[in-house]
Amino acid sequence: MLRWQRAGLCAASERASGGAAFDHGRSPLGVGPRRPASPADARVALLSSTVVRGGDGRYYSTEQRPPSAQSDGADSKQQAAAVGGGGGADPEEARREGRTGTRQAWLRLFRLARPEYRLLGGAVGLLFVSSSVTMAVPFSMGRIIDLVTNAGAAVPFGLTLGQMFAGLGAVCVVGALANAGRIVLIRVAGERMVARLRRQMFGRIMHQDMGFFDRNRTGDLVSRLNADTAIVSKSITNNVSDGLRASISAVAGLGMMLYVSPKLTGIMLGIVPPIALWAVLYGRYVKKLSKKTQEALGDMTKVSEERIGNVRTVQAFSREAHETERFGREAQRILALAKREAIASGLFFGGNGLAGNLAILAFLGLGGRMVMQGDISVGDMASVMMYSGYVGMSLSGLSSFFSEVMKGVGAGSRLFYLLDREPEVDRNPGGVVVPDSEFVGNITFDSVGFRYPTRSDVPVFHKLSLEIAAGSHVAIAGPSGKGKSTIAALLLRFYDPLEGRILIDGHDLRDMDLAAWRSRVAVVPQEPALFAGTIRDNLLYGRPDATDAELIEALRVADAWYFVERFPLQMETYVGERGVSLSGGQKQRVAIARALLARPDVLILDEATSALDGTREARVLESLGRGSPWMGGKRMTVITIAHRASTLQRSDVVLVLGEAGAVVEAGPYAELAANQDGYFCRLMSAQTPEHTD
Ligand SMILES: Nc1ncnc2c1ncn2[C@@H]1O[C@H](COP(=O)(O)OP(=O)(O)OP(=O)(O)O)[C@@H](O)[C@H]1O
Repeated sequence: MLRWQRAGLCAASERASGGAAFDHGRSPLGVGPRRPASPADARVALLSSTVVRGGDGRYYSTEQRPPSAQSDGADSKQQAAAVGGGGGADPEEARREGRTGTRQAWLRLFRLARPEYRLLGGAVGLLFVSSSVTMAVPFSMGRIIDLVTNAGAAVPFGLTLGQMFAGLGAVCVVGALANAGRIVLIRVAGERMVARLRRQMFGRIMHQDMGFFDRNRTGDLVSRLNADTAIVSKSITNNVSDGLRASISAVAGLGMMLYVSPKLTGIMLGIVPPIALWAVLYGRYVKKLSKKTQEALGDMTKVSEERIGNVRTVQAFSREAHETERFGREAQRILALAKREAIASGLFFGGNGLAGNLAILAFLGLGGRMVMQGDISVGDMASVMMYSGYVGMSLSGLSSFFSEVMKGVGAGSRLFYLLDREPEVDRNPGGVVVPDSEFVGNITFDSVGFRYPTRSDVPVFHKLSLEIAAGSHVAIAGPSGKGKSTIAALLLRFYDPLEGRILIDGHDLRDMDLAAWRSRVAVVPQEPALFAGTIRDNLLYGRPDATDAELIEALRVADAWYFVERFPLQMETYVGERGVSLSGGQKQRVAIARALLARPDVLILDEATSALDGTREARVLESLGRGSPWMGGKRMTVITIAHRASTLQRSDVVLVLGEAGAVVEAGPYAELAANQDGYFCRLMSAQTPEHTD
């Protein structure tokens, strides 16, 4: 029978670490020239009131109460206000978004089009040409009808009939060319606007803080980038052009009708507007139905994308039939909506045709009587009939113009909100940049308090204080969900602390130039995201100008070269989407190599060796400890977030996070493991199952 007892684990661990001494007496921060740290001098000092050093040289927590009990109500309310919202989507943000839109969207929409003023101006000019030709057609036709039905009539301007037709044909060609030119200019202007907007939007999204990404779904952001930009550009190019054309047609058509025959026009005004109004209202209803169908289609796409994307999980749980049935229900819902839409569309188009024909019949009845009474000529009647057709079409065109422009305003307000949104984490471009010659790399968390913006009622840290000496290898341990990864997120300034400060060589992280600081830090998460591309592409993401020798050296240090070398295409091997064609451990090591290529001063391994077996992990951590010649002999600060004893043992110092969001114990692994009653020992024992055979 083999029994791993709690005491046994901790005692065994101490032996494994060789009982390295931990010098608590020396200054934790060696400000000045950087020096390599050894287990003896690489050390962590705890400033927090929550952790004190006992007479026996160990560190103990003085405050075991949960943070919620420590902060009074007013304090927590203040913090909640500071992050602006409760759990889930941020209502405050959503409200701001709406307000920005309605107030300014109109003006800004047109300001967006300003860089395209030449193209748009040209398009408007061409629009006037083509509309003039179009509006002259019914009048000319009327005259031609009168000419050909009246034997004695003379051709205007002394032309022959053939010359007149040739002239009118030429005018039609000019009109067609102007129309074609207008469409090209409008489309090009629109596409240029879309490209510009998308570039700006993507840049703004890339620069947002992590709180923003916690609140917004990727799919929604992508849809803003793709769909909203297109809607906005369309609403101020195509729609404005169509709207302008419809307005010109309506006004000019009505004017011509009145000019040709005021009496017949009066009669037509009693027939056309009511029909146009009916068509507009019913058309809106049909459109609403079609929108519902589109939305249902979008839902179905989401479901299918997610399920097909996670087909391994679906098959592993034998849920294929269930998922098919669920998808079938979505498809059925779309079918029901589509049926309603089909009936409504049928009625709409049938009704429209009938109304149009009845209107023509009524017009012919009334107009024919006027012709017979000699009030108007046949040509005038034909002209008025054609103009009234144009006016009717223009009225319904104008109605859809307004709804399309309003759609553009809605999409625009969402875009403008994004374009205007300042990240909550200020990147501080003119901030402190510590030159390489002066950079040491001591890290201090000074009474840091933190809650995630989307979960402002749940404190993660309360007065967290710790120091990490430059060049040391520090491990962070603690129960799951107690904030180990959050330390990495704060160090990268994905979020800012709500209380306290994070100092780098004595400079508040918030005062430092963020890009310059981030260039000194590299993080490898547990499930590193590789981009679809080759191993080389992924490595070069760490440093685009790296030579082949440097890539191979980085792979060697990360213990990855031995398997990359064996791939037939070596570094040209395609890793698949998110690196699916590599094993978990291979992915982790390629990601470590990518991080190393950035030559960071601080390397954070967030469970980044969890998929490696013990031997491989030991190799990676050892070679990281040795450093690498091409890194200029630089010794990085390595912060390892880990659960496994084997990983923790390889650090100089282990920081143990407790239940209350603060460090409760710290010291070399051997020392912590030797304290059978300590928090660390209890934690490690709880993680290790007792095996009985
Ligand atoms: N983006 C986020 N938004 C809101 N809450 C978060 C977010 N990320 C983490 N949390 C919460 O913050 C707390 C700390 O999470 P963190 O990932 O730092 O824990 P951890 O100690 O690294 O856990 P594990 O060992 O399981 O990886 C957890 O309660 C978690 O639910």
